[in-house]
Amino acid sequence: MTNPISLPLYERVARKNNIPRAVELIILFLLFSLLVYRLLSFKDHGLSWLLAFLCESCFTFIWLLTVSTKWNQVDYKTYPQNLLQWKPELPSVDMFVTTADPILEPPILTVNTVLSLLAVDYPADKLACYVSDDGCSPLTFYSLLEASKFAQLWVPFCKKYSIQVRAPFRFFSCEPVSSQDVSPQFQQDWKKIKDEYEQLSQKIEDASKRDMPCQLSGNFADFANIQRKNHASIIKVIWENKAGIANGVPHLIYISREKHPNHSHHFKAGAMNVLGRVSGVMTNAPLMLNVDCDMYVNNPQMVLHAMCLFLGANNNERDTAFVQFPQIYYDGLKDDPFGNQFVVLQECVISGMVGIQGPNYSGTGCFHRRKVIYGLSPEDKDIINGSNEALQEIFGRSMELTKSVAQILSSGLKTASPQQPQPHDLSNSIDAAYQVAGCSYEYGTRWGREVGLIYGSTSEDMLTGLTIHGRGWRSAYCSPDPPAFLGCAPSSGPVSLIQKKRWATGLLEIFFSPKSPLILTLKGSLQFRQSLAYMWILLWGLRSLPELCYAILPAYCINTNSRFLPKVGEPALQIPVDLFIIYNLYTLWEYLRTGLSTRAWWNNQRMLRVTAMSAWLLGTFSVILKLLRLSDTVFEVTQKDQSTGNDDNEANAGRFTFNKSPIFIPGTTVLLVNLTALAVRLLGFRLVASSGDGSGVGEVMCSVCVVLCFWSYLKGLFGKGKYGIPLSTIFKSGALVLLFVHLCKWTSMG
Ligand SMILES: O=c1ccn([C@@H]2O[C@H](COP(=O)(O)OP(=O)(O)O[C@H]3O[C@H](CO)[C@@H](O)[C@H](O)[C@H]3O)[C@@H](O)[C@H]2O)c(=O)[nH]1
Ligand SMILES: [Mn+2]
Repeated sequence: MTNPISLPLYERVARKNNIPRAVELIILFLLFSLLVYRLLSFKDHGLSWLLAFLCESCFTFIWLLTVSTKWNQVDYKTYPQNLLQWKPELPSVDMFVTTADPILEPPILTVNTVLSLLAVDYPADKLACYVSDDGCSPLTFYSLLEASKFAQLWVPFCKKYSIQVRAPFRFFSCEPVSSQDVSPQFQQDWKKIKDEYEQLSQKIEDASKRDMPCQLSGNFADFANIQRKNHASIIKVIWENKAGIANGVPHLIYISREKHPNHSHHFKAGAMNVLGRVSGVMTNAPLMLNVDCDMYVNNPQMVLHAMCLFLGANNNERDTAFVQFPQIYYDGLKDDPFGNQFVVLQECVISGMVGIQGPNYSGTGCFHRRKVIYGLSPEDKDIINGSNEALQEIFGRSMELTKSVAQILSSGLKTASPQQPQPHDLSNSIDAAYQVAGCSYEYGTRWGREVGLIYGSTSEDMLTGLTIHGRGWRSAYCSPDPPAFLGCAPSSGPVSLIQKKRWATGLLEIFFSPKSPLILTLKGSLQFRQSLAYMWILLWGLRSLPELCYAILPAYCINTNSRFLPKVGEPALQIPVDLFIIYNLYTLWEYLRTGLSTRAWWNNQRMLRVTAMSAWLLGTFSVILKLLRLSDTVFEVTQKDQSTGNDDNEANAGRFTFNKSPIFIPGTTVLLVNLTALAVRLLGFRLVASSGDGSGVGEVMCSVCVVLCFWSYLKGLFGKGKYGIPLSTIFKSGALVLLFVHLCKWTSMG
């Protein structure tokens, strides 16, 4: 059916960004001038000149990628109020939540995410929520079981009063305010539900303190005598919307896939593929929504917003392989001291990708077309007519699954639901679900290679999105107000750096894989500029090398009495000085434009240096080890804090913390190297006898800049407990500093 009154469901708006473009080109021009100047004056200078030239070539290349990526920034506006006449044919959605560890990811967070999903504004008979628990934890199962009882009160309550925040822990964290809320009936209901929620969280809290949350019998018998990394699948229909009531509570299904020590489980990607198959044999919705356990729904209309993009594209499926929502965090620390809120990154870089072939898939807050996840290309027709045998070869031996796959591949969004007999008894498909959740099910199939989320990177999201774009699909971006999802960002130094290390690792793994963007452009249908945008992201890890080199270059020059910058008085000095000023003012302006503070700008600039020289550097090392086949990369789950009850006092929130991890060694070394150089210079003695042409004020100022960027480390040298850098790390870095001084001597003698 076409839209009769043709009210638009969405609009694509290109941003006017001529001034930013002009400034970006000026910076690019200055970078090239600097390179040319260095080339022309090579013969008058030594090693430091060459190193500077190499680093600056890398920076220029990255800037080129940046300019190309940000060139066409585009926003989508969605109008869910215009969806009214589509109501009867809205497609169904299977919603997936992944959790992996009841300690690092407290079940109360998962419960809140699930409750917020169950309560969205969408016909409940078209929704099903599947939770994958890689922790195989009876506590998680218990929590969900209790939550499903609470949902019977919570969902009607939210819909009756059009509550905005449907994750109870957030909703009850403040008193009711809006005008309609003051009716006595509401006050009464509010109190009652609040009491119920407090009981629920108390129960979960108590259960988590016991050795076992409850007797492992009855419903829990499957959890008796199991090991977390070695157990059979457990699949439980926790709640079934049997009668298919549109304003009831959607299905809730618990899945802990089979695990075996000799079997590679592929972390989150593996979990997502099990979710895809189990939901395929149970509800088989044409759309799948995927959220991490710590990302609750903040805008109950978000499914409708996504539908505007899926349905409004005039039956042109190619434009919306998936719809990605931005990742936004709640209770973010003021001015982003750890640089992990990525506001400007999403605002400027991702919206640039939106203008090319669409945003990347970022692992959470994303709606996928099931048929795209099943490996279809926009113009594929042959796979649709595939025989049963052919389908089994691709998707595995389950008859039920192949039947459901055939149905998905041959239909669009709107026709899929009527074919699904409603009401539908989920218990009929339990056996099929167990079969497809088994850990040997994927053997000999295309799962993880061409079908489902793609294996081989700890950033499975980026790899999967890239593969989809490589087939010629486009994706869409949706950023409604209020934000659709809010998640939890790490709030300590080590956790944040370990997370970024995993990203850098995973991204670089992709760069060195057969799915590298340039290969997909040459052999597939990835657009050239989209491929450059992907490279901008995938190369984060490698950026650590020029960054590191450039950060110790000033110290090297001071030690060896040489220069890497033009002398004061030389006209060419204007180039690096202008670059420094324009670049910094420009990025600052970008922050102010986005509504952030100068402080946030400075924090992000400095954390970018710290991240590059710690997390990204170690990420690069782990990829090298993998390429040399010395070790494999692993997905280390990020620890989630519960926002309330933080034992730290306010004053220390945002203060950088350390531990014994080797991740802090490179940063500490860079800091010490520069401090030694500055001290030596101030005291006026020579570490290295040399015939250099004399380092000047420029080198000293650069060295001071590096020290400023590592200010949190400088404080860490004198801090106590978790706020201090461990002595062992300082000693190791000290040894590296000695090595560096020797290297300076050695190179300046040669
Ligand atoms: O073996 C695993 C490991 C992780 N997860 C789940 O994956 C999600 C993301 O893990 P998290 O530790 O929170 O990683 P983040 O760094 O916060 O995640 C970002 O980066 C990941 C890729 O590195 C993406 O998968 C995520 O969606 C994206 O939010 C969580 O729900 C986990 O429960 C599993 O289900 N099984
Ligand atoms: Mn996360």
